Amino acid sequence: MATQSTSAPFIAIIPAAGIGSRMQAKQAKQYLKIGAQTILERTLTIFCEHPEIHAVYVALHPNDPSFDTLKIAAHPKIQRVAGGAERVNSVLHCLENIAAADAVVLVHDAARPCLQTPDVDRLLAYYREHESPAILAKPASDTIKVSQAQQPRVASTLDRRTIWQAQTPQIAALTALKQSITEGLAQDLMLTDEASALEAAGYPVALIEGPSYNIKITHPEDLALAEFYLTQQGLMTQ
Ligand SMILES: Nc1ccn([C@@H]2O[C@H](COP(=O)(O)OP(=O)(O)OP(=O)(O)O)[C@@H](O)[C@H]2O)c(=O)n1
Ligand SMILES: C[C@](O)(CO)[C@H](O)COP(=O)(O)O
Repeated sequence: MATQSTSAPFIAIIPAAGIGSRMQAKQAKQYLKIGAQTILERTLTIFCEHPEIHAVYVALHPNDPSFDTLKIAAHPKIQRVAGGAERVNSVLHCLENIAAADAVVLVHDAARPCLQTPDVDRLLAYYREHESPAILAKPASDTIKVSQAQQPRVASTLDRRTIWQAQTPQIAALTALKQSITEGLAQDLMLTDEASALEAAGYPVALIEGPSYNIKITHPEDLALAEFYLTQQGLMTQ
């Protein structure tokens, strides 16, 4: 299994090319404001201000109307990349644009603005020690049902002690992730996160417990929840 030197540069990839259809807003959800800042600014700030992150690649919709209006767009760590049809294509475009072959990448959804620096630090510490992929994830707290294929009727109940809800960031060597996604797409696999591709390619992926506040803003009610968590963190600048 290929590994990376721990002196390799850490690079953040922020897929932000979605249209936010489930949010039902007039603009893409990453441009909705929580307090004085947009969701995207809050997310990018975490990585731009992190002293160990060398660069921040942000995937934007080809017709993105708003990125250049954000103050953070001029930050020296930011690199813009054209997004793709699905999240996985946006991530792959970023990987293809990174010149440093020895880079270690952290992929983090633009739509998860409540992440905190210590959460990033835990992933970096894991990678430094093990030189192997890892993701933030939250152990399931509900009982998990599997439904029958065509109707909402219970087929079985899973052992929730083995169920984790994937979050981001997800960290891996650039070469391993690029190879895994390329192979996964060629096999027509459903790749909704980086770990899905890495797992399919045979890489071990560690689960590192992520915080409840690291929500993905997906539905309208998630905005108020994010505001609550950011207020708790003292980050609700107006
Ligand atoms: N073609 C795409 C689709 C999604 N994303 C990004 O991937 C992250 C997670 O995706 P999701 O929450 O599903 O965002 P959307 O695709 O925008 O939302 P929806 O599925 O409701 O349309 C978001 O930061 C989104 O901007 C992306 O970069 N490129
Ligand atoms: C990557 C992710 O946020 C992990 O939970 C998730 O898989 C993204 O899924 P979506 O279908 O793009 O919402």
